[in-house]
Amino acid sequence: MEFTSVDGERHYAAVVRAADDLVVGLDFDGTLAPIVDDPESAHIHPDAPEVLVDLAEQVRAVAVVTGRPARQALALGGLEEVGNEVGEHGRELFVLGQYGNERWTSVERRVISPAPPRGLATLTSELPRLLRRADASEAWIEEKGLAVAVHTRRLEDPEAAYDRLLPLLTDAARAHDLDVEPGKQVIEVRAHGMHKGAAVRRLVEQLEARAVVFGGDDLGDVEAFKAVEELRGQGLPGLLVCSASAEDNPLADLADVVVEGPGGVLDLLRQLTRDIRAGRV
Ligand SMILES: O=P(O)(O)OC[C@H]1O[C@H](O[C@H]2O[C@H](CO)[C@@H](O)[C@H](O)[C@H]2O)[C@H](O)[C@@H](O)[C@@H]1O
Repeated sequence: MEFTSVDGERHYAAVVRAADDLVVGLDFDGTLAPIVDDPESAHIHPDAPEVLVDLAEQVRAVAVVTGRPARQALALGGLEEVGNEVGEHGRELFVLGQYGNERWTSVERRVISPAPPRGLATLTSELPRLLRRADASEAWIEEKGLAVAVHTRRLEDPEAAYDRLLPLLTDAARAHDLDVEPGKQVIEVRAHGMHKGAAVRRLVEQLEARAVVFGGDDLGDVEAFKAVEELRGQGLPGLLVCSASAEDNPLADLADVVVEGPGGVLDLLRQLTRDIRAGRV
């Protein structure tokens, strides 16, 4: 494993030693599932279920922390089945959907979700007009219940359409007292307040965890990275993993280790599991 931060190796060794109290948070798209053109056809890497189950057996908890609605992540990831196996080992799997606004656990077995933010329905109804103004009528609109996302990936010039849409969607979000969350060829509009950093902090507090690993690939994961850095500042061991691709890698400079996409993330998690086991012998 090649570490990209000065203290990466030390951080890795510290989370291995703290395994019994370790929470591992992982983003879904781009980290556990390869990026594909059609968001509805994104599936978890075929090796991921087994890797997650093996890892969960060695740590306090594993959490998938995603911008996806929790139910969708459960379906695309086969995560109910993963949760069943994790439960057989006396551990718990968490799925924190919509940037932490939704929560499912393999013990509770139901999605807890707040009401959609005010203004979202009106903004969604305005989208066709906004898309036409940006000459991006063919952009795909993903209605997520608590948020709405506009995808440019399948347009002829995705980057140019993205650049035209971003200011329009930012203004529309502001007019409805909502936030814009930019991502890989997607612009999402959602409620204020919750983000992956808050979700990670809350989980660490609830589980009284004493160490944390977070792996992600996109801008929506930056807040989770910041949370891990803050927790490290308070003395908790932490490790930051960037899942890199040929697209933008906004986390590369912040990470302790950069790996190649979901395959690389799973190799790292396998290594982590082996090192924790070896440390117990
Ligand atoms: O937090 P994540 O698990 O990374 O979810 C973030 C968004 O991911 C999805 O979009 C991204 O993946 C698609 C499938 O690979 C890809 O086509 C798209 O370009 C990416 O932005 C998802 O559709 C969004 O709802 C998530 O918020």
